[in-house]
Amino acid sequence: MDAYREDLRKVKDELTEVEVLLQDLLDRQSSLLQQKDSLEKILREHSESSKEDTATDWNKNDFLWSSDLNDKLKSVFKLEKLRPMQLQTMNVTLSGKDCMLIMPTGGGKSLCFQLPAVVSKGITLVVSPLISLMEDQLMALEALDVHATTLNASTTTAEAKSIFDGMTNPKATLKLLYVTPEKLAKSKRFMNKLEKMYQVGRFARLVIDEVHCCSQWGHDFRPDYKFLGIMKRQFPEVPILGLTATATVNVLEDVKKILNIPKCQLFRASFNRPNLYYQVRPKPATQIEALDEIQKIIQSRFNGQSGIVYCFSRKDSEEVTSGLQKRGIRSGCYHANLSSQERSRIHHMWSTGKVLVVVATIAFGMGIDKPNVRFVIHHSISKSMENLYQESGRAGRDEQRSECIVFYRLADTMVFTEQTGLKCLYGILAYCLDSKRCRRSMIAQHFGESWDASQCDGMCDHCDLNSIYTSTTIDITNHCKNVLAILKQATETDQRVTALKLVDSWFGKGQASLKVKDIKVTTISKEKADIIIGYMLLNGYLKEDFHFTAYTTISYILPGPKANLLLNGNRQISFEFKVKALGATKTLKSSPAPTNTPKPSKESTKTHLSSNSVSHNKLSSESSSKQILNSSATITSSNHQNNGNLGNVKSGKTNLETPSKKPKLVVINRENSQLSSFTTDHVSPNKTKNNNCKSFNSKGNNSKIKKRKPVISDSDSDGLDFGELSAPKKKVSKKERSKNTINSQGKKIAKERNSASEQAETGGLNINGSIDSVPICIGDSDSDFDT
Ligand SMILES: Nc1ncnc2c1ncn2[C@H]1C[C@H](O)[C@@H](COP(=O)(O)OP(=O)(O)OP(=O)(O)O)O1
Repeated sequence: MDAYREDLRKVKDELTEVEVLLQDLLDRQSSLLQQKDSLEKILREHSESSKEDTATDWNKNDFLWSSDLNDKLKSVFKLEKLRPMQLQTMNVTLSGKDCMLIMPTGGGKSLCFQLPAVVSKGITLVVSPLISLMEDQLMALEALDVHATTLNASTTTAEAKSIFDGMTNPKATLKLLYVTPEKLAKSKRFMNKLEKMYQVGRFARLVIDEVHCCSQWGHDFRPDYKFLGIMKRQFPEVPILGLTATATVNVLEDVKKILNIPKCQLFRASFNRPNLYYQVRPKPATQIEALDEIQKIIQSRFNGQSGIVYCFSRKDSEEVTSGLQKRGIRSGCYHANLSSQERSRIHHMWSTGKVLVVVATIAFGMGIDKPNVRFVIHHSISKSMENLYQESGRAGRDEQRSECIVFYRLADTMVFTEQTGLKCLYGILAYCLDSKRCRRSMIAQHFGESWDASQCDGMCDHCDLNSIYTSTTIDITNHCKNVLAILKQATETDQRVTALKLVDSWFGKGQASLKVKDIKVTTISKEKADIIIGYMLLNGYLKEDFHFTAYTTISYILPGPKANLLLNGNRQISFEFKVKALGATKTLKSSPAPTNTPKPSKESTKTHLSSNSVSHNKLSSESSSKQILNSSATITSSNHQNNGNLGNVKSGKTNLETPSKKPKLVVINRENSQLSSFTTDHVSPNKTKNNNCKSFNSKGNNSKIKKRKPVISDSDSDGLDFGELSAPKKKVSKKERSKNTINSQGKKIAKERNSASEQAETGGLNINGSIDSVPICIGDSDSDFDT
């Protein structure tokens, strides 16, 4: 009988394993279907555009307006030539057709409507989300002697009258009129004036800046943007031009529907910023160490150069500012809680070079048009890939080599907010944990583009032939099992465990009741422990379990759906950890003098790399993404053997517990490459494909520094500081408490995960400080919005 029982147990175990594998495949299928859907939509868009293109070549220069356009480009805007996509966009809108342009930050979207406005008869109405953005543009236009104005709550009656006259008077010189969406939605009088302007044939076009705000699917949804849906019905002859830097395929589809412009011409400039170097580094466990490292980077590589350090909370940004100041770095702090004068002062001092580094929350957002930002360092990871792209995109607007460095640590990922959610956060976690894939192609995949990793040109830490890192394969099966054993013990003793408690217990700290008898206290570094936990979360060996109180939400860690596969089977997990190459002599060096061909010397590279690292780097840059994608983890088991194509880089197994060999670890990989979803460790080698690269171009110079009023987004919530710091008790307002969001499992997740008082009770993650919400937010307390 015992033998039967044993067989039954084995069959049950195997069934569980099959179920998990099936689930993995289903997840993978669903993510591939989504990808397929997005790619088909892009191809459809493209073929629709192509049909149109066969009838009209929008890139040509012999339209009725072409010579005027060229003249005014030089005489009014003092520019020599247009950047890619600018001419096409201008030609479409000047021919009276609807158009949407998706172009990355700093690409030159404004000119696409400003120049046509100067060339056209009548008035171009520009809907823009922030008064500060309008004011920046108005200032720039004034300097160019282009007649433009805005209508908002601070417009005097006399000014409004003059604007209204200008709208219908054929002799008026007014070319551009800027308003907020709220103005359109709420002012009947203004709508009446627009009707009149339309009737007399002076409504030249409607421009909608940040057009993604129309869609609820976009992270910056603005309810009043929905009102713009009636504009096509009211003014059918007026061409609409939508501009955005962030829209994904689904958001665009939604926007087209909302604006009633299903057949609009769509132009998409590539999101590739070839001059930006992307890098992820492990974040040291303490603030002091993190500051030391940031100091080292700034002083050795960017000495005397301008940059931004993004922090998660206001408190962090203050601490980092004073830390850097003490270390002799001229820095200033910027967050939404500072007075607008102080923010303007800091912004101005930074723009004029008196302060070199702005240490900021994401309140330091739109409107930053400083061309020579040489580095953007993320002291804490962004909340989503979109955020990361936007924030790091503030570097290198002058198209010179600039670096975007992210410091990753698990505690920083244990935070998410309404705007992003768990899925977004795991997307960025996957980006940080990946040890092999070209960062650029990961960003591309996120934006529905495909760039070939080889075209990264060594401009990310994984493709960089000059990198001082190589990788080493480590068996972490026992580490993972130990983590699961602690969780088992927690369940048996009826305890819930946060990530912080889990790691503490693994390191032999914290409650005695969580100590597992047969498990030795780990000697791996905190950074490695973080990475292993992150890996386990992404790959289903662990899962988060959210608990809600009236005031807060706490994330507890539980064994994930695949935990049993590891505990019961013979599954082995090996990782490639990134480590400093043996004998790497490269010291941090100054940022190279900016050039337009930011390619590291392959010759010099070899002198720094061990043979292993050479092969690794060869792999990164030369092999197909198929190899790269599946390369970093090997899972083996007796029932199911999955060779995640460990790859090409085996520098031998390293004993993680041996302090003397302690590698300088950077990141581990997950086994699958989907950025935005949980990953599986069962990936067939043909699941990935190579990508083709479209390259983003823009050779034009951007030497102008716009004097922009700082933009603030003030929908504050309590900020979060995790880890070791203790939090003072802090009152959480009712309003703050009620900001909830939905996680990917459909659960409601409070915007603040934890509170200081909760921390004291639970030993959970600790909130301390305040975070600033994403830019283009509603409810800016500094009245950046206006009706
Ligand atoms: N054809 C061009 N040649 C040279 N410079 C140009 C050209 N077009 C635009 N620029 C400059 C003007 C600005 O200083 C800079 C960025 O343009 P801008 O219109 O502000 O970008 P954008 O609107 O796409 O960025 P953001 O999304 O950050 O507002 O580029």
